[in-house]
Amino acid sequence: MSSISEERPSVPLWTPAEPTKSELEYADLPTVDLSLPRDEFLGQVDMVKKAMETHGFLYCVNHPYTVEEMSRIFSIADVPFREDLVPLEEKKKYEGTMKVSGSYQGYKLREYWHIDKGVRDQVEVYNMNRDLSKRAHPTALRPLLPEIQKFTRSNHFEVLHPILRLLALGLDLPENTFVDMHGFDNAGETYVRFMKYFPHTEEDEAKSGGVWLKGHTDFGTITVLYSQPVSALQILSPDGKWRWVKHVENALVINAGDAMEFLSGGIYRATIHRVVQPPPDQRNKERLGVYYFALSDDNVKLAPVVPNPRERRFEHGKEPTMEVWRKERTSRYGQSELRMAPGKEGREEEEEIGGIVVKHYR
Ligand SMILES: O=C(O)CCC(=O)C(=O)O
Ligand SMILES: [Fe+2]
Repeated sequence: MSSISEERPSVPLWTPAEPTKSELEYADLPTVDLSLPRDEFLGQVDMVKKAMETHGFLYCVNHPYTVEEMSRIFSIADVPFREDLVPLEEKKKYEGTMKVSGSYQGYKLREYWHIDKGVRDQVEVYNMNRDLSKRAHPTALRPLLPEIQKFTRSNHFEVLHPILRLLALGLDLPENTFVDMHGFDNAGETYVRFMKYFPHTEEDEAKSGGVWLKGHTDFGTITVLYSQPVSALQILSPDGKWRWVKHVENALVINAGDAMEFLSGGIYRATIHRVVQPPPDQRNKERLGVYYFALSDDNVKLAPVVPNPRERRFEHGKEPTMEVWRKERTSRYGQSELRMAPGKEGREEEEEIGGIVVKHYR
């Protein structure tokens, strides 16, 4: 007789697409091994520092979830997007209130964001605060919450915190400097995010130049992305060229966001990245993503923690807290009127938030 704890609610199996066979120009990113013994793990500090100073992106391998466990997580991630499990009417009940609350919990339904020339996004997002009890979830997701909560904790303690230790040591700071700003039980809005991209029409692809999500920086500290086979993510390299991020089986892609750039005094870069139409052999495939979007605790002031900041983005003493920054960024994203960046007509747009110019790229 099997015990109750072994029984897991059944969910339809998500079958990922085959990796692309197209020859793409990939970014050359270093890899951190999360499973090394402490001394060897900490020996990766210089590599991480260099990656975050240049690309702002890296891979992590040997995270706690096996390929089979990740297959289960991706199947769970598909649940909130399946019409047969959560009908549109129910999705609307759980829609986020980004514009008014500045909080990103709940659904972002398709066509909420403006991309370019009237083209709107075709991506559905379901965001959950790391404390899943903060908001009610659609009926089909409820039996799966214990598994999602476990996944959240694993991301926080076994991926985010180890990376934050390397980042602090890379700045010659005590190793828990950033860990202490990311308490699991403190007030804050770190998210587990599921995202499903649907193909655009030919007409929209032509108008937007194949861009699905405009070039942007993430507004939090660290973003963890579970690598999946549909190629579409590109990063803007220091030489000004867009390069693809290659899918690596069961690896994580990690990048720094605005808040980490501010805290590190500009030493770690919030790298610009975008999502574009996949290569021809993967067109018309749905692209399902799983992410952990980390933000520091709400009360953290986004002021440099290093004695000699490379750049200071806010006037000394006028730095916003994480809460203020995330709310402003969330309520405006994909909704606000952007102006063309002077001298960069057609390629860069910008807006000003708290005296800081936030850029959006075509
Ligand atoms: O889907 C991806 O690969 C990246 C998504 C992303 O950049 C974002 O949601 O901020
Ligand atoms: Fe992003």
